[in-house]
Amino acid sequence: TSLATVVAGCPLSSCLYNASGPLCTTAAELDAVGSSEAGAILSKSATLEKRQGNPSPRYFETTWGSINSMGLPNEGYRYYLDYAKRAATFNKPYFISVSGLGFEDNVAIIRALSGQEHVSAIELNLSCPNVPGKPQTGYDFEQSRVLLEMIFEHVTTPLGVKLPPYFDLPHFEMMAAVLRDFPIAFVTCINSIGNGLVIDTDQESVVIKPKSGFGGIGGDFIKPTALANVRKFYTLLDKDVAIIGCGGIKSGMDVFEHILCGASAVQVGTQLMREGVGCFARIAAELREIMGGKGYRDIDSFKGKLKTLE
Ligand SMILES: CC(C)(C)CCc1c(C(=O)O)[nH]c(=O)[nH]c1=O
Repeated sequence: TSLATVVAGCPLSSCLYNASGPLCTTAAELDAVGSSEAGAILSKSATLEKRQGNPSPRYFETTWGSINSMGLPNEGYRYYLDYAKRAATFNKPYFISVSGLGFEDNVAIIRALSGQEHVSAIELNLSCPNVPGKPQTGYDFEQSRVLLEMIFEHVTTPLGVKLPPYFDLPHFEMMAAVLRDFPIAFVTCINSIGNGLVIDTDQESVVIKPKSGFGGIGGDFIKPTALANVRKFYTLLDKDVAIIGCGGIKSGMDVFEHILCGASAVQVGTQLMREGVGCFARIAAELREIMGGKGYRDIDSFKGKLKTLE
């Protein structure tokens, strides 16, 4: 099931939409995405119950991007399920991101969401926490398999996974080997680069309160890693698995690069947080300009067609 199938009932009105996280936690924020040029609406990762998340400051913008350790603040999955009928009024797909605090929570949430009207797809956040002291699920290939086996016993709604960034080629192969065994609809690459550190040199301190200042990095510096992950999974997985690009997108050219690597659609995170939902119209217009200049009438004309040298 490719993304086209996923959103067949309600095609993406543009290949750009919001990344899970920024400006998608409340109905008002989701409405703003729905009313914008975004091609779809994606919720903040949902847990079983509402969460306040970590103490502030928990998000910080830099000139090149952002660092965050939000701690999964969200309204609880029922809120995002209830929102689905309102999402439908925007005539664009509505995706719910899920990040249960344990495998049982993930199964319970996905069983409740599966088959529900107006929920176009589920994005399972594999950066979801697992056993404390063990690597996050996305970095534990056996645990990822275990979770996906549990999930696919119960889910009928198209489901994709949000992956953390990988850096070592065998890790791409190991994760692809897991994903090939399940009927996933899409793979979103990448989540923020984990556990970075940003320093305020005047104060000689970290800039966010949780985790001694350690947090997920987004923005300009993560684009090369995001592009590599999009490209790798595009080449490793079956072509009917859509790859959604996320990471370092703030212009039409950034979108062009993600699509060249094989992305069928892209998500905007840090730039959405900085610019607001107006970023979708601006970036989409820039992409149209670039495509026109290069003589491309549609995305399939250049999707995945990145050349190597010789
Ligand atoms: C990091 C987790 C809290 C385990 C998951 C939620 C999440 C967060 C968050 O809510 O802190 N931030 C991210 O950049 N990516 C994520 O996937």
